[in-house]
Amino acid sequence: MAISERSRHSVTRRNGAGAMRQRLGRQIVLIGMMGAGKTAIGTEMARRLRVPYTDSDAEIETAAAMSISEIFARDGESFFRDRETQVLGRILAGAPGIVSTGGGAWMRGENRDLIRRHGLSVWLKCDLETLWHRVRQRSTRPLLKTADPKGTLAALIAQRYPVYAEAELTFDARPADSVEAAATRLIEEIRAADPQILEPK
Ligand SMILES: Nc1ncnc2c1ncn2[C@@H]1O[C@H](COP(=O)(O)OP(=O)(O)O)[C@@H](O)[C@H]1O
Ligand SMILES: O=C(O)C1=C[C@@H](OP(=O)(O)O)[C@@H](O)[C@H](O)C1
Ligand SMILES: [Mg+2]
Repeated sequence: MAISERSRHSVTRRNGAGAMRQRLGRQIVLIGMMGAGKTAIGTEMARRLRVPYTDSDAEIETAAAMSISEIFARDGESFFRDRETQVLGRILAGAPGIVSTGGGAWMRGENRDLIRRHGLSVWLKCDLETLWHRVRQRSTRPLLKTADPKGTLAALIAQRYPVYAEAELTFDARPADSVEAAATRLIEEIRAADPQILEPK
């Protein structure tokens, strides 16, 4: 997605009408694989709860004035990962809101420590076939530009799931749900896990 399209998306969603405005006791940080719905569900939750929404990928793109694919191609993955840690530190130190991370963010210990310090980590757990169905048509994920992208996705799952499992809350991202249904269920599960996290403002 182009930078301008992404920022416009988050700006329009940020001010959308929804249920009663909520105050968040801490950040709600969505983690998980590419295509799990961190961006889509996070945007919808923030719109509903009327709380701030930030996507670390969109912040990196805005700061660099380049797309994620362009950053990977020009500066490489390790450069991107350092920017990701910087941006997460800045976002998490700000007002509590919903934060969607990129799929690799939780894999760095420093990022996990930051997230744990500031927020509730939520793993959107999703199966390979669903993820593949969602990401196969998109060219926006540089890690999947391989000879066998589905195999790459499967290998990333094998490597990452044991680490994602360290999240405070695991959400079963069911393929049959719509984004709206998933957001409703996730808000309920977050309230159940931490009754103090959401309060009417
Ligand atoms: N139940 C669902 N949960 C999440 N995403 C869904 C769902 N159904 C369809 N989608 C679509 O799948 C895609 C998920 O991609 P995205 O939100 O960018 O994931 P991520 O940020 O985790 O990589 C979006 O295009 C979204 O509209
Ligand atoms: O899984 C990953 O390592 C990545 C996921 C992407 O974000 P999404 O998970 O939102 O697609 C983006 O940060 C980058 O392409 C790397
Ligand atoms: Mg995303």
